[in-house]
Amino acid sequence: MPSLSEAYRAHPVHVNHKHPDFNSLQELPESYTWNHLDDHTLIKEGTTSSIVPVIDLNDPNASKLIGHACKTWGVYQVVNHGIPISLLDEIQWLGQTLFTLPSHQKLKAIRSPDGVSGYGLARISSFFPKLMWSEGFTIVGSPLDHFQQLWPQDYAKHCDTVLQYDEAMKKLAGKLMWLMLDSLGITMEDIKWAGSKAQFDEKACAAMQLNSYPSCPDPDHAMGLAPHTDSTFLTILSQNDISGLQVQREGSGWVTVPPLHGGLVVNVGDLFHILSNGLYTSVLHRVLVNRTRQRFSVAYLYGPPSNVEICPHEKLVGPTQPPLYRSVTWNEYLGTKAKYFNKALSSVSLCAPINGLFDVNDSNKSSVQVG
Ligand SMILES: O=C(O)CCC(=O)C(=O)O
Ligand SMILES: [Fe+2]
Repeated sequence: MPSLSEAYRAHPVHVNHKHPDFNSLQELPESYTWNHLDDHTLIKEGTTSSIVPVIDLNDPNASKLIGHACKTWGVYQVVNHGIPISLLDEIQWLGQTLFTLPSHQKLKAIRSPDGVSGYGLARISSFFPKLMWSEGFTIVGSPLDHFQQLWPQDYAKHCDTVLQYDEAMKKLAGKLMWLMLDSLGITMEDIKWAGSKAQFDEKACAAMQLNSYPSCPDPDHAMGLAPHTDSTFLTILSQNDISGLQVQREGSGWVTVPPLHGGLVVNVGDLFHILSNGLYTSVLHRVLVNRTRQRFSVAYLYGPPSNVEICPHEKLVGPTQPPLYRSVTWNEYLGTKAKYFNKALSSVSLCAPINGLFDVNDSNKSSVQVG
């Protein structure tokens, strides 16, 4: 079975890693200036329709509430999720420590052109004419080699934090996935490739993405991370206390996901959108930056074993509900995403082919995007 890093490697990224020292820039360079940020669509915050649902995992109705949130928003926040706040603080601290290293030090751990792990610009950069006001560090598998470069003395304790976070997140992501499936009336027996719960937890694939959004001299014209959906089943995001993440909601526009101390944001990704036959929406999201405070986030990107075929579940299709998507593996979908980016879902749609999207089976070309 190809591992997730092999799957990413099969679809290499071509990002031009010109790494600025953000802190030294007093003005927003032209290459970072986004002239048409469509904020007029932003709805008034504070109205009930604009609040991303917050779900208590101890609530006996959690699965139902999650299902409703996935259907109406494609995103929710969870509390009482069982991850110790101290571990969330530790991973945030790790990101902060990493991104505040001097540029020359960070560049020692730069993502290689055919690699997936390491320091670099957002992988989605190649799809936009302007640069994003952010830096990232991707971890697939062990971060040991890169961490030894970054912290010749202290690497072991940072590796240990990543390992602990990975274990805790994998458990939580599995739990959330089964709650989401349960809300659709799908049980473990209905998912043939899952095996037992323990087997599935072992086989599921994941990547970790540390993000930093430095303070910005002209935030109204800068973009931290451009609009995208994640290619995952689901993504669990831990953000520090600085807001910036926004999700798009039909009829409302961009809505801020407010930081909630100890809370975690959960996004529905493209693969779950496919599996649910479009009932649960893969959420379009972006990140804005601000003038005074640096924002950090950690995204845990979670999906099935990379060679398992994902298709609309048979329980959700029938004579009146035809399957809306063809089946894809995560491996193949990464190639599709690399080619079509935000049109990747449409490109595997069975009912609404988009003009100009041909040859979707040819997934070995071009650049790729993580999430
Ligand atoms: O920083 C955030 O809030 C979002 C990050 C994100 O969307 C990603 O890493 O895919
Ligand atoms: Fe994302």
